Amino acid sequence: MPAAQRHAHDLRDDALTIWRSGVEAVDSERLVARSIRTWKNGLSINGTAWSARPHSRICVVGAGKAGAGMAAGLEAAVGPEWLSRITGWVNVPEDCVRPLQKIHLHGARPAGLNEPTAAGVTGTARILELVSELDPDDLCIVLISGGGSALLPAPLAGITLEDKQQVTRCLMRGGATIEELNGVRRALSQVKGGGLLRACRAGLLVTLIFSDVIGDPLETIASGPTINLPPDPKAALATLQRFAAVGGEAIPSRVIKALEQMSQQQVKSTAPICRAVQHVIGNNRVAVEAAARSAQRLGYSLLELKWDQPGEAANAGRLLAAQLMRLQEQLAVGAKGCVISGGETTVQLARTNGPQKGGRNQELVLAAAVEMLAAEQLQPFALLSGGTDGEDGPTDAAGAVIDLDVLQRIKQAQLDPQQFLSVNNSYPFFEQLDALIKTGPTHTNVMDLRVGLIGGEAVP
Ligand SMILES: O=C(O)C(=O)CO
Repeated sequence: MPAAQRHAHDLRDDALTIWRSGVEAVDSERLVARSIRTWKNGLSINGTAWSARPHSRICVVGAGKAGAGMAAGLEAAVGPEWLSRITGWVNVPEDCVRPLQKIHLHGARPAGLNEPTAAGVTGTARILELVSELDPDDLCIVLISGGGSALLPAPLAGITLEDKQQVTRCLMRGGATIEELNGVRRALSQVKGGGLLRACRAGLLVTLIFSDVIGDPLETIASGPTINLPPDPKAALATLQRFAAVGGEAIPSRVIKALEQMSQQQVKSTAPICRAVQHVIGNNRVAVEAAARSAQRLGYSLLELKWDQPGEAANAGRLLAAQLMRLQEQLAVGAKGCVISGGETTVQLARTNGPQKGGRNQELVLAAAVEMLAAEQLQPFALLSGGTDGEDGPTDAAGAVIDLDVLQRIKQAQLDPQQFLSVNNSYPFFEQLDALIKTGPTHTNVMDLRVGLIGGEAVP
């Protein structure tokens, strides 16, 4: 392999190493285990202490893509004496289910389908039952992570699961923000917006959270099942009507009726019975900073470091490509630089006839590929974007990566990335180039992590 090509390959490997370091820094099993301390008559969870009585029980419930790792970390940290007091049930994607000692992992939806299902409804009913059977001497630990909204469905009376699926699809297809989506979900749920907390009869409820929302707003992460917040049916209705008008989709009449009825009633806020404490133990910043340290260890100087970045996926891809090209101009000959950022972008889907497949990370890299192909002269580079949960959109890939080698293959195959971009068809594009990143479930979820590297020798 010629030296320049070998070097380009090194950058791609480095980009993957750096991305993985970021994901490992938010490993759910390790971070939960680290937050638990036990002693003879009590334990503390991220500093919140609880004293047990001889008959006290510990109930562990939750939902989210990081649920399996969080539950396993908790079991490992408490040890056999405390395990005997534990019962637990956590709703997770089907491909995360595995046997644990005391906590049941319940497959609440198929992998890659970010929608509420009947299995999710059954699991949520079980969770509500478990927490309602506790008493003031008991402790409830709630494990929450992104993806929890779809994994924890409990439709309001009068609304069906199909209604909720339709509403979710309408908002997602329209490119609703997570705040908009979860505002609607809270209004239509018995468990979200504090429903789980209000159902709980324990003396203390501690929530451990992996945040996959910009700024870590607790009421939005998994729609805040332990954050006591009265629903806002008027705002929910307005959001739904706006997106239904854009997408031309109908809102189920039962949903409209339920929201109108709620708007007319005085929504009383019900005070929870148990004391509630929340701890965010993993977020995007932790992953981005760990990735940056990894890049620096590999000899890259840092141009920019940002976390919690929102925006439109293709725009973010163009920006990252432009940053890399600017960096190439600034670097001394032979030096290597990097741009690391994180956050979550959105994709406004084009109206197309055929089935299209992709995710926001793949879309971002595809838009960057268009820019990099148009560049006059490029040093070796690698540009990677991946979801820390290992699931980019409804696909089995976490994201995609490009480098000089991939650009070369695009040219050889005479592919037009702009054409794939215009119909949001990033997955087939990268699949044929062998440029997808596939990790399977990572058992964590702190949004996305992007790594741009450039430098070394100029390519003739
Ligand atoms: O609500 C969800 O499930 C999300 O992924 C955001 O936390």
